Amino acid sequence: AANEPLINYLDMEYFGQISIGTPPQNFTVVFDTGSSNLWVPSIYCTSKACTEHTRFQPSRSSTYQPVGIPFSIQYGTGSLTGVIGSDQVTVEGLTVTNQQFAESVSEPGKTFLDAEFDGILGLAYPALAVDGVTPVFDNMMAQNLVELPMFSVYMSSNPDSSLGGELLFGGFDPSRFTGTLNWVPVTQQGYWQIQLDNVQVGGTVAFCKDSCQAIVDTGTSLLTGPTKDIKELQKYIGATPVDGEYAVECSNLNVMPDVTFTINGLPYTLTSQAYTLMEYSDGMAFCTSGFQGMDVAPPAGPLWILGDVFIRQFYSVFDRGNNRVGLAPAA
Ligand SMILES: CCOC(=O)N[C@@H](CC(C)C)C(=O)N[C@@H](CC(C)C)C(=O)N[C@@H](CC1CCCCC1)[C@@H](O)[C@@H](O)CC(C)C
Repeated sequence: AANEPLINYLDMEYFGQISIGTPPQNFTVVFDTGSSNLWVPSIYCTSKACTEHTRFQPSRSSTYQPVGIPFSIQYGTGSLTGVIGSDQVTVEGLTVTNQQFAESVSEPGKTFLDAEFDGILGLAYPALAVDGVTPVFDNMMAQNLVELPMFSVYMSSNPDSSLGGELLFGGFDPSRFTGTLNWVPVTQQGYWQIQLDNVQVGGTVAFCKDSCQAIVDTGTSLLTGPTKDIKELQKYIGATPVDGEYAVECSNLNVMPDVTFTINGLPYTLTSQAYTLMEYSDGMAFCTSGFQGMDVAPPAGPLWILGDVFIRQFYSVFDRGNNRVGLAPAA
């Protein structure tokens, strides 16, 4: 199994190293279970977001093959256009050959401008892949690079650990969780989509009363839900809008209610320490809510997005062999 260490940037972004081409060109990417394409900036891209990051130079790679299909992708935050190429991609010692990926030609806006990463490596199902490009993990399985058809994600909580996180290809790491993994069936093979039975605040069902759908998304910083529900939830926890964010009193953490996600009959509880983020500026602690309103349009939505706020608490195993997600309290 290949153990890819991740860097944790402010509990908002987790990223790691990959290399593309011969000789290898190194990139920092977000491993995103909410999308299915790999892209990196290309030397042809003159956007500031590209010139401020590492750019791929096809002419410098002896294993590069042009494909030339135009590419464009839209995330919840951020979008880009580019062109498809093919080369070998190495992730923590695993070398995938003939991997098609996008070389960005334009990265508008500011999502990627001041990002700590160069590109994105999508780990969702092929159904979501723009231009029908085979995703990296699908090629890893097809090329027998992984013992088991699954990968696992551990995300640390800043600043209490040296290791920011861990992405393990080909299995899971028992040292990263306590108790046993509980397996949850994937309801739709696009995102890593599962069913939520309900959402409770302080032990009382408050949202998603007759079950709803959610995705487990490493590429989403917070935990999002339909804007109507999140607006109410912010009130329940005593969060108030302060210039674009929802702030809470750090001194109230010990009286704020638990928020529990019932999944496959089991409770996944987030305490206020888990669902808030603590930022420090000039010695002052500033606490914000880790819940964010986001309406995913039908037919894909409505969806709750169990992002990094959730994954930090629950080690997540993404099992393509059995189309199921394994969850257990993170160690
Ligand atoms: C305070 C709010 O923080 C963020 O909005 N953080 C961004 C990531 C940050 C690195 C810029 C975020 O969570 N973006 C989500 C959208 C958010 C409003 C829910 C997103 O687009 N995540 C991407 C991957 C991101 C894209 C931006 C770059 C980093 C990877 C992908 O997982 C989604 O397209 C999935 C879809 C169902 C929403």
